[in-house]
Amino acid sequence: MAEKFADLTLVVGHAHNDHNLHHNPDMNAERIYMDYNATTPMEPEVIQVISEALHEAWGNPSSNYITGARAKAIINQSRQNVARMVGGKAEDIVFTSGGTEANNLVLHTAVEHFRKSRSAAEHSEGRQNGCTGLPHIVTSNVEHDSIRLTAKHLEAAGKADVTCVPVSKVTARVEVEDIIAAVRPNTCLVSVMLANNETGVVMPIPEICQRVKSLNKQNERLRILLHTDAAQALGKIPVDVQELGVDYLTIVGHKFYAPRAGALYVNGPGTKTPLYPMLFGGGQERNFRPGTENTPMIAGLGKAAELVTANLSSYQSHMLMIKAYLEERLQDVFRDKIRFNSHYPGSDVLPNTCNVSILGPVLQGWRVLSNCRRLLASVGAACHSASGHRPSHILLSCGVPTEVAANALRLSVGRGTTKEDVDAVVEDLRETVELLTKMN
Ligand SMILES: Cc1ncc(COP(=O)(O)O)c(C=O)c1O
Repeated sequence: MAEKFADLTLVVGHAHNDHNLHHNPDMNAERIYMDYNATTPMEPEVIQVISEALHEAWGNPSSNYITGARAKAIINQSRQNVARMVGGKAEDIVFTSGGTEANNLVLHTAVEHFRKSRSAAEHSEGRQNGCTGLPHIVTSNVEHDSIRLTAKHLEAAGKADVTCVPVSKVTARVEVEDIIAAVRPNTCLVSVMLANNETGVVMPIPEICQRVKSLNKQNERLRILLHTDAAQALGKIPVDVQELGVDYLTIVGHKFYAPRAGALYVNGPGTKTPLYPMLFGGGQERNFRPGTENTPMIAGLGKAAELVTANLSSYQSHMLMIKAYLEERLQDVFRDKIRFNSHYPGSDVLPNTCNVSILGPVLQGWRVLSNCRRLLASVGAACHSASGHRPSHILLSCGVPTEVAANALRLSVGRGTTKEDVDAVVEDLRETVELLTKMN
């Protein structure tokens, strides 16, 4: 799906100037987008539904007359669609602005719940056992910043202790035994992402949940809540909250061809599973997330969820086929000069994610990308694009050597990526690598 990104060309052009270009990419070349882990365009049906909602469902969903009722009905339908996509019930879905908010909500809830539900005796017992008495969060060292920095913030504010369990340098997964070993008497939450945004590696969430639940059963004082951030997994692999066994699951629309809207799945919010609001206001979303609902974006989220439920296996097999072709072509062209940072023995990887380094002293990821004529991709998480040219801490955590990590390109394909796109991107990379190597 080669596209002309008129505005993007300009923006990307500015970014190139910052990098002291060796070679000026052809601004008129058709760009090929391979950064679907950063964000996705909206499906035409999604845009259509949003547009209809903008025209017809502009009423306040809380109003007791027809325009309000129309908006409310759209929100209810979306709630059902989103719930169906993850195998949950409509009443278990709380709409949010996106993934960052959903992740924040979970961490703050776990800490507040621990504080509120423990008796004074339990608090002092917690301290006597060699703990600080603070709630303790277990997470991994490859989480998105909306988990990592929220945990860090809670720790710096003296509200929680945090353990970031390192992923295995062999499998790039966080191993179940390491999570269990990190659990303490005060642990209130285990939060591990379902799939990593840079390597695409799928984490063993069902196994983690099973083991933590049996710890909860063995010790009645423990009530460890279980969360997974499914931002990168939805629309790419099957996601079912029952099979995963989680209490909370983060849903991010703009990664599955929906608009910038999100949701949190909570298994029985406020009844079976605690949920404390971070915002206070007019009672919307049963007070868990007040504020007048963004009906058109929620409508778009619901439509995109419906498409995922109906078409996941065809999306998945298309992306798998395209990724296999991309990896094969890259291997053919670059031979022993290539290393895949998304291949780990025994680990499953998202069907669309290919993280690759082309080896050579002048082939750093940022340099290669800024000299490509057509390829639009990134070296890692989009939110880290301002962090200079340092190699990705996620790849380093997965055991990728520094000089290889420095050359990493994250190529993430989408539902509409074609073999012709792949051929064009591989040719673009071949020319760019040849040019950079010659100029050195
Ligand atoms: C794994 C992961 N979690 C959370 C988020 C944040 O979602 P949002 O952009 O909706 O705040 C992202 C987005 O980049 C992500 O990749």
